Amino acid sequence: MSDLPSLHLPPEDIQTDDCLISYDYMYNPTLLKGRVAFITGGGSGIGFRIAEIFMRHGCDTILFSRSMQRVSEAAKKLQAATGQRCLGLAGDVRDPQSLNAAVEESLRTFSRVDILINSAAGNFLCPASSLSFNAFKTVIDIDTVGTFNASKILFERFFRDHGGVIVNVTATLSYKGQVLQVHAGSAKAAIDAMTKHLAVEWGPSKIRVNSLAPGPISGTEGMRRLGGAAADAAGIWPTIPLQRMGNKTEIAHGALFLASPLASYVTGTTLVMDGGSWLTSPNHLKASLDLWASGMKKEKEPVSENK
Ligand SMILES: CC/C=C\C/C=C\C/C=C\C/C=C\C/C=C\C/C=C\C=C\C(=O)SCCNC(=O)CCNC(=O)[C@H](O)C(C)(C)COP(=O)(O)OP(=O)(O)OC[C@H]1O[C@@H](n2cnc3c(N)ncnc32)[C@H](O)[C@@H]1OP(=O)(O)O
Ligand SMILES: NC(=O)C1=CN([C@@H]2O[C@H](COP(=O)(O)OP(=O)(O)OC[C@H]3O[C@@H](n4cnc5c(N)ncnc54)[C@H](OP(=O)(O)O)[C@@H]3O)[C@@H](O)[C@H]2O)C=CC1
Repeated sequence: MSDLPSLHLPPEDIQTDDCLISYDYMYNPTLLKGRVAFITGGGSGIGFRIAEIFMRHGCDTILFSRSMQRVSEAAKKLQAATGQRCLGLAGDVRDPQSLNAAVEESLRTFSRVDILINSAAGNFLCPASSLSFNAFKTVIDIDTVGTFNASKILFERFFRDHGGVIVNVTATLSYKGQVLQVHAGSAKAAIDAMTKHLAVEWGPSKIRVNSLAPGPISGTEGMRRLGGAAADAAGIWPTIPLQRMGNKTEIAHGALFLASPLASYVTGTTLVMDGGSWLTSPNHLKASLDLWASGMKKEKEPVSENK
């Protein structure tokens, strides 16, 4: 047998919103040289790691989210670690005006935007019977409407005339009807539909549109909010085909593939990156309800390790 490393081995990652300590290139380091990416939700979690991996491949980035402090601190770390330029801009994806102003500022600074990553989202565990009308609407507004807003603004301001790539970060929640997730599952399913509609309408304008659907990813707010610790404690990971959680670097590599010329003939599809999880994971109804009843309902804003 050869002593080659396993093809299942995950790349390095760290649990916090900090840059990697070391990075082994698998793709050409100039893969995104000269490109500019606008990343909603890029100040934390999966969006942050996507920004880092893109920058390590020669891309400049714009991070867009509600907290100016979050995006400007993230931008500083990313610039220091990669030597590329990164601009933190504050706004809300639900508010087209703030997005429009951010895109204008991005174009003033970089003169182009080639890639849009829609990673901004909101989620929490809640049974449908306890979910307020406004709570359901809020998640649809951030995830689905926010994705449409950013896509349409980038289309009008740059992609229509110059082409571009959109990667929508979605989820597998709707595939089997995940409990306590009607809001986020519906929101992400609608985005997967939007991916196909926009891929068809905008393909002739040289715009590729794809979704990337992660499974459980370590070191993220999503995991903290949706029962990652309980899932860890219950030892559920061996029940999924690849028998572990994914990490943020793995998801960023999927986004890099979709955003780059490696995916030049890929549009209108969803890349599921979940270790096969949704195929085999049971729908933990009782455990999820117990978790929600034991405190998540009252906390509304669970404390994050990263804040
Ligand atoms: C054996 C195992 C046991 C159990 C576990 C079982 C299985 C788990 C296994 C693995 C799980 C691990 C991983 C899951 C895998 C995949 C995850 C898939 C998808 C992940 C999607 C994500 O999006 S993760 C992103 C997470 N990050 C965030 O959410 C950050 C941003 N969030 C926010 O800003 C807020 O939380 C927000 C979404 C509420 C929006 O904020 P804002 O606009 O300020 O809104 P508010 O005014 O605060 O609220 C609006 C209405 O919403 C109601 N609300 C708010 N929070 C809650 C809550 N926690 N519960 C219920 N309702 C809530 C609020 O009351 C408002 O409604 P009103 O009617 O009162 O007006
Ligand atoms: N974690 C996981 O295991 C999984 C995650 N996903 C998806 O991955 C993406 C990232 O999730 P994750 O890293 O866990 O979570 P994070 O909470 O770290 O990322 C969400 C980001 O969205 C920003 N955001 C939220 N609301 C708005 C808004 N209204 N306008 C602009 N920005 C906003 C937040 O910043 P701020 O508060 O400053 O606005 C935050 O940076 C999401 O799309 C999520 O649905 C999918 C499947 C699994």
